[in-house]
Formats: sequence, structure tokens, C-alpha cells
Amino acid sequence: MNTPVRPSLPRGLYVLCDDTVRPELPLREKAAGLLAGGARVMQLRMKRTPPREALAAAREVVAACRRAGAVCLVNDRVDLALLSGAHGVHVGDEDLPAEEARALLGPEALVGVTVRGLEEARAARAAGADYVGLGPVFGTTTKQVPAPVLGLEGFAAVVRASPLPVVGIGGVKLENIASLAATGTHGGAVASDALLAEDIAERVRHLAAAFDRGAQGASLVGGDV
Ligand SMILES: Cc1ncc(COP(=O)(O)OP(=O)(O)O)c(N)n1
Ligand SMILES: Cc1nc(C(=O)O)sc1CCOP(=O)(O)O
Ligand SMILES: [Mg+2]
Repeated sequence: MNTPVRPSLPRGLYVLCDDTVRPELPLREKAAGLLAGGARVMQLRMKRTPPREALAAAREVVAACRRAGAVCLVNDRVDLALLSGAHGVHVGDEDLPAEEARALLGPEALVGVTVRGLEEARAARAAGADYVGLGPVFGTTTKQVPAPVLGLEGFAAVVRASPLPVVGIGGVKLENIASLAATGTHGGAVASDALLAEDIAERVRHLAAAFDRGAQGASLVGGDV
């Protein structure tokens, strides 16, 4: 019998293909720009797209990610992740619990969970999550987040102790992503800084390179900020 193979979450830049940022630009065009810039992991975040359109968009974006060799996760919607053949899902407090997402998607799916601190990261691990999204690291206008800004030091403290790979989110931009990476975090999630750029692909290239530079520094000095 074959053992199920779950993809690993690529390290580095994690992009959000988000319908709340620059809503006039179709998701498929956002995804095309993000992938042209070399995005290796993409979360499709649809908060304002009606269900049938969301399913069509998910199928299109997942197919584009698979052609490009990128991992595609659907935000919130386990049903859409299943129907579109996504690699997995990202869930938070207002979504299905991680255990139920895992039960529906199976052992080959990636499941990410939003956390606000270390205790929640430990609980996410116990619930079968593969990684945690930890934020908000910095202030953001993309979403009203019901939690205080962690700042780099607060974020780094959780990264050091987390039992799961951490993806930092919230206000991550070109000017701060290298410092974020220097905490030793597995990834940095970016929505507006990539999607509001005139040239999305070029911005993604710069963001990914800046993360990698910061991570390189972290590995040289042991990961402390
Ligand atoms: C990588 C990552 N981390 C956290 C979140 C936030 O998820 P959630 O708390 O479910 O909030 P919404 O994104 O659904 O508004 C995320 N999406 N991605
Ligand atoms: C969707 C989301 N979740 C957050 C959290 O902290 O849970 S912050 C956030 C917004 C991320 O967008 P931007 O890169 O534009 O700040
Ligand atoms: Mg959610």
C-alpha cells in the first residue's frame, strides 16, 4: 500500500491572492502576476466573491499554480479546496476546526491554522495542522485583525518556541520582510504589498529575494533578531 505523500510547505515568501485588495483586478490576473514573479506558495483568499464564481476562480487558480509547480491553499473554504483540487486549506477561528478540515481533506492535504501566540501554536499542532499563520506582525489595513500587533520581537519569541513552522502575516512589506525572515520564520505572507504594485511579478521577485537574504543572515547568526 502506498503511504500518502503530503507536500511540504515551501520556505520563504507566501503570497495571498486576495479579492479584497484591488478588487477590480480579476483573481486569475492576480494569480498570473504572482506566479510570473516565481511565487511558490499561494493562498487564495476570497471574502467577497460569490460561491459559484469562487469555485470557478479556485479551479482556475489551482490549475495555474499546479502548472507552475506552486502550492495552492484555499482560505477558509474546505469545500472549495476539495472541489478545486487545491493542496490544502488555511483556517482560522471563524472557520472549520483544523481536525475537521483534516478529516475532510485527508492525510495528503496541507492544513494551516491562524494563531496569536505560542499556546495556540501548540494546540494547532495537537489538532493536526502543518503550519501556523502568526500575526499581525505589523499594522495592516487589509483586514481588521482582532488581536494586538506582535512586533518583531514578540513574533520572534513565538517562532523560536513554536512546534510548527510559522508563517508571519500582517503588514509584511518589502521594507520589513528581510527583518521578518531574520527571526528564523519559515515564511512571510504578503497580500497588499504585492497586489498593489504596478508590476506584481517584479514585486514578488523582490519580496522573495529580500526574504531569502534575511533568512540567510538568520542562519549565519543563529536566528536572533
Ligand atoms: C498565513 C495566514 N495566516 C493567517 C491568516 C488569517 O486567517 P483567518 O484568521 O481565518 O482570517 P481570514 O484570512 O479568513 O480573514 C491567513 N489568512 N493566512
Ligand atoms: C488576512 C490577514 N490575517 C491577518 C492576521 O493577523 O490574522 S493579517 C492579514 C492581512 C494580510 O494582508 P497584508 O499583507 O496586506 O497586511
Ligand atoms: Mg479564515
